[in-house]
Amino acid sequence: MPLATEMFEGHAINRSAAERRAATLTARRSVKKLHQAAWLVNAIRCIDLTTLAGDDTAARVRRLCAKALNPLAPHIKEGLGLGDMRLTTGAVCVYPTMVRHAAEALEGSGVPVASVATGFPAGLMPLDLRLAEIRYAVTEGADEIDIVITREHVLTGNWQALHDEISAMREACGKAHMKAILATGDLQTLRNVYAASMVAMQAGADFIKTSTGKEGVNATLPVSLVMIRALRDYGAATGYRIGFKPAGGMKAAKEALAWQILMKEELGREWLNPDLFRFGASSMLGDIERQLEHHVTGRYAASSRHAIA
Ligand SMILES: O=C[C@H](O)COP(=O)(O)O
Repeated sequence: MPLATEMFEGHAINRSAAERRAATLTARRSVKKLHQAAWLVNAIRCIDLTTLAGDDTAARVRRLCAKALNPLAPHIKEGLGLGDMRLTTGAVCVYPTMVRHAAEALEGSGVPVASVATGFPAGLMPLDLRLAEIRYAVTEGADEIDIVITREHVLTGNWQALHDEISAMREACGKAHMKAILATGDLQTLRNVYAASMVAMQAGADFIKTSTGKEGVNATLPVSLVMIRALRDYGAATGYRIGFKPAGGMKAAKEALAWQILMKEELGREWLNPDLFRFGASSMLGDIERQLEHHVTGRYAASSRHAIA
């Protein structure tokens, strides 16, 4: 849809209320025992298993894809009574030059390949090159593109420039789904986070995503709450359901629970599935696997046993 500034301008955000709501929600609600195991298994379905490092290699990407296809060791899966369940992560997320290796490794599995693009993580490249990078990643086999926005457009309130940029990226993605990374740690105010979320959705983002994992502050619950409220408001105004992807710095199974509680309380159960919710994480699956092994055996394995995730 065209830019509609009236959907966010003048929209005040109460930071202390957002912080309080995020803190109390996750402190008051808890899931235990078998329910906790089920929520952790659900978290696995929603992970974009990620490697975005300067020393990535084809071999590392292939190992990561093998893990995405078999995220739990067989004794844990069987111990949970899920021996017959087809359990995979939500996607594998890599740099554009690694897409081909991931696409080959995941071929026929139905697990999508996500690629970051548009000059990830800073986005400070000419727009035509950023759009060319999207097209390259799609040609290599990416099903989903995680774009980064120009933070300056937000910091200067240039909403039209932000809308134009994201719309052009949406078009370059073609059939691929587009996740818009807002890099919320760079946006200074929650009001900016709300406005940038709205503009990204108006410009055609299928998901809005908090962070690249490279900012000083990445996914936090209060910022996620503000983005989720924007999703809710956008949905109420247009009838469209947009997905949410918190990303960056999430390493513990209890964070997987906290974000799912937030999604369920704010948006409802239907948001607890990979079509509408993903975690962007390079190192959370290991702790989830460890907690699930404890659930099955009553013992904690050394984290080095789950090093791959
Ligand atoms: O998009 C995903 C993030 O880059 C992952 O960040 P992380 O390495 O801190 O888990």
